[in-house]
Amino acid sequence: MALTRKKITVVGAGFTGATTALMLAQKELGNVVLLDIPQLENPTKGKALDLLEASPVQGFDSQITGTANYEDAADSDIVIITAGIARKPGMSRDDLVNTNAGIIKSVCENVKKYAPESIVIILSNPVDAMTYAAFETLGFPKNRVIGQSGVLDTARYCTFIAQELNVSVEDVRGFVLGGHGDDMVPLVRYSSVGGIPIDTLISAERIQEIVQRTRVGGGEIVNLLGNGSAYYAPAASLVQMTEAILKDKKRIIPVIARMEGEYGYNDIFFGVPAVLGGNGIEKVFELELTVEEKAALDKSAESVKNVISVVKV
Ligand SMILES: NC(=O)C1=CN([C@@H]2O[C@H](COP(=O)(O)OP(=O)(O)OC[C@H]3O[C@@H](n4cnc5c(N)ncnc54)[C@H](O)[C@@H]3O)[C@@H](O)[C@H]2O)C=CC1
Ligand SMILES: O=C([O-])CC(=O)C(=O)O
Repeated sequence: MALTRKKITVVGAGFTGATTALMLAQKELGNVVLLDIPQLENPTKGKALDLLEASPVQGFDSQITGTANYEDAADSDIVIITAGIARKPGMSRDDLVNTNAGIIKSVCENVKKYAPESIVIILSNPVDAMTYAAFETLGFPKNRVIGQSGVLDTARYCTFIAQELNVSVEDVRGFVLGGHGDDMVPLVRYSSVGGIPIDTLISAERIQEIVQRTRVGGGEIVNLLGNGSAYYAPAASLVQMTEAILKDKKRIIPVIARMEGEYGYNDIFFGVPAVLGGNGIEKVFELELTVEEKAALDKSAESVKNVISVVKV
């Protein structure tokens, strides 16, 4: 029996796309196709070749190719979409909606044509609305259209908790629900270090500061970088999701999923904890929430609904 490597296409060869390609290859999750617009065909080929030339040094055998032609993405197992513009200081993610919705729709027309069986992961912002737009264009079942926000937001939250307590990040557990905006909902009650609830170790006031820093974590990086947004932690997040799917790990991680009644929401894409495995989103967990937590989640859902209404028009 001939075994073949998985094929992963990354659309958008900018900061997040190129970094994701490198991390995917370093983990040998499959062969990577890096795809950008025709005007950037040569730079995209150049980036892919440069990445590939790291392989003898780092000892990975994944292939990485650059292209502007969707035929090279044919029959991909996973398509990761990072295409679009990023925000600059002073902008919100929602300011990107009109430009990026057009880009997502045109990318997804091609994905639908060339990789109809793929599982699609969307990164482009505003990501809840872009995942909605992708779902509408692709016409794929909802388990195969997934947005990335919760892995990254949770990673920021866990980083800050580990720093606060001066403990290993490996022992921090927690997650962030809701939309990928400044009213996302880090769930303190479900957060622990080494199994110990964080509210027994950190004062309520400091926890609120950590929650607030998490909510504006993307903006903190945007302000520091000055001309673009985060890409290392976003790429690592995409790779964790891809690995969970390709290895059928059935990991429980927060992802942006289509809501069909879960938490009382319908016809929106929203960050919730889910089982991620070989079939994409295999199950969504509905957690019991306090009145305050549900009110915070409702506020976030309202913001997401407003941005999605722009995409629907
Ligand atoms: N959901 C999340 O957690 C995160 C989302 N993002 C978002 O990801 C997107 C990409 O960010 P970066 O990589 O930093 O931006 P970037 O500007 O470095 O790269 C974007 C790339 O997309 C390409 N592109 C534009 N239109 C395209 C099309 N029609 N087909 C193929 N490629 C196309 C551009 O040529 C460019 O190379 C932004 O919208 C950003 O806001 C970034 C980080 C985290
Ligand atoms: O903040 C941005 O614009 C990019 C992003 O979504 C993040 O880093 O969380």
